[in-house]
Amino acid sequence: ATLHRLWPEIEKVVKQEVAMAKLGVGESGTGWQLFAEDGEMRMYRREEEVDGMVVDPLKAVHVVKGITGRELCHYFFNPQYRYDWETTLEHMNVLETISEDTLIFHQTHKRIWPASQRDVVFWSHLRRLPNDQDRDGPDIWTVVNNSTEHPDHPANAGKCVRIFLTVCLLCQTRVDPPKAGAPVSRDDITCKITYCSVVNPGGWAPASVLRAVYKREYPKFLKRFTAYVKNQTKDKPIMY
Ligand SMILES: CCCCCc1ccc(-c2ccc(S(=O)(=O)CCO)cc2)cc1/C=C\c1ccccn1
Repeated sequence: ATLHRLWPEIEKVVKQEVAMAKLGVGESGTGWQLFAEDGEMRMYRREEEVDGMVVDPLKAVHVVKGITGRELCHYFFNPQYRYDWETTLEHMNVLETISEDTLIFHQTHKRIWPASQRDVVFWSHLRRLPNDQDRDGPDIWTVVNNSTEHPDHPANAGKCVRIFLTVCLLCQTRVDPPKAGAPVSRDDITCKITYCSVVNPGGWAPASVLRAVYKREYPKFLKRFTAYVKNQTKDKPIMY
């Protein structure tokens, strides 16, 4: 995949997004405002507008037991599972397989009244990273999704308004050593998840509608997705 036209952009965006995801939400002064909480899940947003359109960056942090970062990224990246957990998806199509860890998707999302229906074209890259905190700990895994153009789906050529997004799912796994001699079980595994997203809704949509959609949909998405992965992996060998 190093020879592909998108490779330089993918390298640049992945490095940027991973660095951003690793930054905590810091003290409350850094502009991140907590807008949803559910158990270990904390969702933060910054209120930002571009040309009068809401593009609120979102950062969610979550801690789940019993699954690894590789398993979360595997089910997030692979198209064959997406309809199982992405509730707002109407249609998904893989436009290009750049390599086994890099795909280009076209997706249409269900219309959210009163806004018009949206679609998106993005490259998606799955990457394993060394664990910089705990050298002999499990690797960090990430999936970065970033809008791109594709000749088969020019923006705003059909009924949908084209949105633009950058998404990063960053997963850091911890294994708490079991009693001497006992094998590692899923009870000994914890995964810290950071999900960052910036979505530009493309055409105009009322700020109140967009903020209501994000407030409702993002907590639902992260809870549903992590529950889906726990259910899919509970009787399978652990993938690190
Ligand atoms: C007026 C409504 C405009 C917003 C519509 C919309 C835009 C983008 C997206 C979206 C969200 C996450 C991704 S992803 O993380 O890459 C995973 C692959 O699907 C891709 C697309 C969705 C939705 C619509 C609803 C919505 C909003 C948040 C969360 C969930 N659904």
